[in-house]
Amino acid sequence: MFVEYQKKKDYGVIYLNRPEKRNAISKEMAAMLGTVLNKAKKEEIKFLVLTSKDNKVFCAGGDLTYLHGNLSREEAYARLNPMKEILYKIALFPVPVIALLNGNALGGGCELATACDIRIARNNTKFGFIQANLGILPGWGGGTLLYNKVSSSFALEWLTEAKVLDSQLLEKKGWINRIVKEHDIDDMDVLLKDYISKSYRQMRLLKDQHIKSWTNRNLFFEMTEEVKKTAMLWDSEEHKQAIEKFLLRK
Ligand SMILES: CCC(=O)SCCNC(=O)CCNC(=O)[C@H](O)C(C)(C)COP(=O)(O)OP(=O)(O)OC[C@H]1O[C@@H](n2cnc3c(N)ncnc32)[C@H](O)[C@@H]1OP(=O)(O)O
Repeated sequence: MFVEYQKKKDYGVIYLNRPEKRNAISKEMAAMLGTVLNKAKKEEIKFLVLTSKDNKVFCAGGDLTYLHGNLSREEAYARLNPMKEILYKIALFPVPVIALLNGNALGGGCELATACDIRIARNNTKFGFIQANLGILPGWGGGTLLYNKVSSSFALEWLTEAKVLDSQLLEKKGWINRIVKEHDIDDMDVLLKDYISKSYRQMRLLKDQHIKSWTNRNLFFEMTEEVKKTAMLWDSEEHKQAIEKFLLRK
């Protein structure tokens, strides 16, 4: 299974499990994420963790064999939009969602991490909103969400420069909440003890308050606009060449 869900005593864990493709999100994985999020929502969990099954890459973004460069704008919209729905579900999930970033993330992988409420990263990891280098922009609503998580000027800088940044810098910028040593990241019960010690009701109320704190009141509309705008850039020569370069690199 490319996406697995495990219910622990107090919390749920979603694992991305497609290491051979660096957890690139395929059509099937997007559907599986929807299924496990619906399942987790029905359970009495204090929080939800999103992580990768192995400690190499958290997520290499959208699967570029599915989200290839030869799609029409309409096709691109239809293929991007399901992950926007997933990111929106995560953002509005009734208890806090913690991204346990045990590996690097690029493109949509950073969008997915941004949809979570808290990001805990393994030491020496790197993250890149690199979409602008591929002739597009974030297309799952993650660009919109980024503006809720870091300062507006840093969000614009990161999205525009499209650089891969290290976790230390991103902690200073507020995108990463905590950095942990490699050997500490696997023991979730210890790592997340301050969340486990709170009650289910406390965690629901805290998440509810967090959602109400967002300045962006029209989140769903703006995330959908983001998908539309990125789909409009899909057929640019720059984008086609960037994707072809990756797919034909070997
Ligand atoms: C929503 C829009 C977006 O997400 S745009 C951003 C898309 N993502 C990217 O551009 C990242 C592309 N991937 C990479 O740069 C590298 O694979 C990274 C993640 C740095 C890992 O490098 P490395 O550890 O050397 O592995 P590799 O390149 O040999 O890849 C291993 C196998 O995984 C695959 N893979 C990787 N990323 C994707 C992807 N995004 N979509 C589809 N497949 C991907 C590679 O093709 C490779 O597969 P294979 O072994 O050649 O069959």
